Order: sequence, then C-alpha cells, then structure tokens
Amino acid sequence: MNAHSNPKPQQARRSSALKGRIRVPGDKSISHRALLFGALAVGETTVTGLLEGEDVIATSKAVQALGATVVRKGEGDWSVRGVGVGGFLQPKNTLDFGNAGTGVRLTMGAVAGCPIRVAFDGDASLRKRPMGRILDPLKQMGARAVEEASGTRLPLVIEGARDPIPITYRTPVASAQIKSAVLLAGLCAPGETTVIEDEASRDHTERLLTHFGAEVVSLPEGQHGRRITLIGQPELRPAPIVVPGDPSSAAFPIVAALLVPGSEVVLEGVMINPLRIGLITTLREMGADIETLDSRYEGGEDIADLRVRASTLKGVDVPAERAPSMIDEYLVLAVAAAFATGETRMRGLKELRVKESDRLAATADGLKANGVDCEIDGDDLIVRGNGRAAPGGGTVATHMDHRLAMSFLVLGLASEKPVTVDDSTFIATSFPAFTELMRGLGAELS
Ligand SMILES: O=C(O)C1=C[C@@H](OP(=O)(O)O)[C@@H](O)[C@H](O)C1
Ligand SMILES: C=C(OP(=O)(O)O)C(=O)O
Repeated sequence: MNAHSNPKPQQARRSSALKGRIRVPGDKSISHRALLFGALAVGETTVTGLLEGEDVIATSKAVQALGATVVRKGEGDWSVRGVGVGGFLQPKNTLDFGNAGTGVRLTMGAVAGCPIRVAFDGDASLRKRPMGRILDPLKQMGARAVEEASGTRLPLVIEGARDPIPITYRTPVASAQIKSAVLLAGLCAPGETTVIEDEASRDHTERLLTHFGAEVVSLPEGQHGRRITLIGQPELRPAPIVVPGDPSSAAFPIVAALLVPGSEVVLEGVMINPLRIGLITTLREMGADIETLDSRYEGGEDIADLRVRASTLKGVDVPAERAPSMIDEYLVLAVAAAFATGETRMRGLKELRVKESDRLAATADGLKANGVDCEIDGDDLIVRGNGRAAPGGGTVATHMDHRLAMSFLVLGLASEKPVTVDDSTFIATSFPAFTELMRGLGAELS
C-alpha cells in the first residue's frame, strides 16, 4: 500500500545564511518503542514529545489493533494503556506499517511470544525489505511464519508461540531492529534471552525496558560488541517517557548550516546517546564547528543544545565500525563530503542497500546527477569534493525514501544551481515539519 499516491516534487535553491534556534522532532526510534512498550505495560504510560510522523502513527494504530488503548492528548502528548506482557489480542485486520521498518520488525518480535496470528504488510518500499533476519530468530523461539509473498518479504503472517523458547542469538549484522525483536519476543519466554552483537547498535530497547522495570544486563563483547541478557516474563510497570530530539533528523539542519556560508543555527534538546552520534564525530573530524551547549540528562538519555556554524570541511576516512552509530546519516554526510576538500571514503555501507531504498546506489546517483564526483567501491562510498559549492542543477529520484529527499534538498540549499527531488511526500514519515522548520531558518525551499 502507498499512502502517497501523488508524488510532490520539491526544489531547493542557494540560500543566504541560515540563522535561528529550532527544536527538531522527537526521536523516531524512541517514539516507536514508547508506544510498543507502553502497550506491554500494565496501566497507563504517558509520553511527551512523541514524533507524530507517519511511521510512528502506523505503530500507534498497530498497538491499538493488538488491544492497547492509545490517546492523543495534545501535540506530542500521548497516553498508552497497556495489556501486559503476553496480553496482546488477535487483531481483526492486517497491520499495515506503511514505510516503517522499525515499526514492523519490533512488532513482529512483540507478537512472536503471544498465541495469536497476525498479518503484516507495508508499502512498496517496505515490501522489498528483508524480513528473514527477524523471522529466523523468532522461529527459533517457537513462532511460525507463514510467508505469503516470495522469499521472506511482506506481506506475511506470524503465528506466535504458545510456549516461547528463550534463546541466545548472535545477530548476523549490527541491527537494533533484530536485537529488539528478539528481546521483545523474549519478554514472553521463561528464563534468559540473550542477544550478542559484534558491533553495538543503538540501545534504546535496553534502556527503556529497564525504565519499565525489566531486568536487562548489557555487557561488553569483544572489541566493539555487546551481550544483552533479558530475564523473561517480567511485569512491565508504566513509567513516563520524555522523547528527546532525534539526532537523525537534526542531521539535516546541521549539515545545511555547515554548508550555507555565514550560517549559525542552534538546535535545542538533541539526543547525544554515544551510539547515535557518529555523524557529529565525523563532521568534527572534517573540521565542522559544532559546539555542545548545556549537556544534560533527561528522560534516560543524554541531550544537549548544539550550536552549528558554517565551516570549511576536508575529506576524511570513515571507519566501518562507526556505521551502526550513524547508519541513517550517511546520505547527508555524502552531501557534506561533496563540499569538502579532498576525498571522503565511507566504509562498510552494505546495510544501506536494504533500507527504504538502496541508499548506496541512490545516493551515488543523486550526487552524479548534480555534478559531484563519486563512486561505489565494494561496500564503500567515495565522494571527491574540491572545496567549492557542488554544481547542482539535477533532479533526484527519491525511491519512497524520506532521507534521500531531505539530504538532496540540503544539497540544493548550498549548490550553484537548484536541486529538485522527484517526491517529497515521504519526508512526513520521520520529519513532517522539515520544510517549515528549514524555511524558518531562511532556507529557500519551494
Ligand atoms: O531500531 C531502530 O530504531 C532503528 C535501527 C536501524 O535499523 P537496523 O536495525 O536495520 O540497522 C535504523 O536504520 C532505523 O532507522 C531505526
Ligand atoms: C531506516 C530507517 O527507518 P526504518 O528502518 O524504521 O524504516 C530510517 O529512518 O532511515
């Protein structure tokens, strides 16, 4: 299914200095989890700062169909009355997750330990994405997957386990979605469910389950990994959730402010969880002037205000092990690299091929369409800038991918000629106020 049947092209043109203070929307990863974990708690969870993007709205509808009561009390203020671990009811209809990988994969995990049969579907982009990575461990835990489409793609039906089996599972790729699906299924299983990851992925599931009273132990594993163990069948207690600003959304105004000469922008309340800030680390290595102001701890996460000033950037080598901490930010990093002096090599980007689009190919295509020198070498993306504004002037195919649309609009704000994206409608999945916020800073978006 596609909620966006009418593509809406959008154009960005060279802007004068971006100035002002903004607050980016709530973190998408935490927003999905707030609704889902609230639905698994006994009693009422209040959520403030929830991202009201289409992906998260799809999750809110799914948990309602599974028996939770969800009420929107005001902008970003929501309440969820949960049914308790193992208490999900069989939904009457297919759960349609639209464009949302996180929503569908985490919900699959959450239903896998309940004795119910649930049909899952999504839009044309989500139907292309691999689900076998989630189904494999869930089957080991006793769930059955009835695959309707070819291979392990949506649409498909999961029959949850009557007696879920706790497992120890080593994830084949660093993925918070796989880790979270296994831990959520493990909530219903007796005893210990353990996930081992060779590279640490974002840890919001572990933090929030602990916040709700579950016993979760996370230990270092090898050089960069974690071993996470959950004790099953806890009673989750509702606890208020304050959703911090999304660093993945902040990435767009941050890079725009770095590239548009004379800019100075402050972003308030951005989450700076160490497992999410690979982009900021990388941009600083490139010479970016990003100042951390007023670091504080709020709602179980480190947050800060970030002051960003236009900067001269140089190319860098981005190590593969940094990928999990900036997996959604490579597109906009590639845009920044197009304005830097010298070569930027971004290593180990295999996972980008299975996101909302093949982001590796689509980013290279978009850069080339705008006169930027780049190439894909195995799983690496190489961008060569000459320290001047990118030529621009191209039209970019966005393939139902919000981050491609926003990244190339950022390119257009600083390039010589305007940049057009063929469809901006998917921006609403993660950052509905993108155009309005950017225009407020002075961005020329039409
Ligand atoms: O768990 C999450 O909230 C997410 C995990 C990442 O996906 P993977 O687990 O596939 O790396 C990321 O790309 C996605 O936007 C959000
Ligand atoms: C990959 C993303 O999201 P999801 O996997 O939830 O669709 C993203 O937001 O960039």
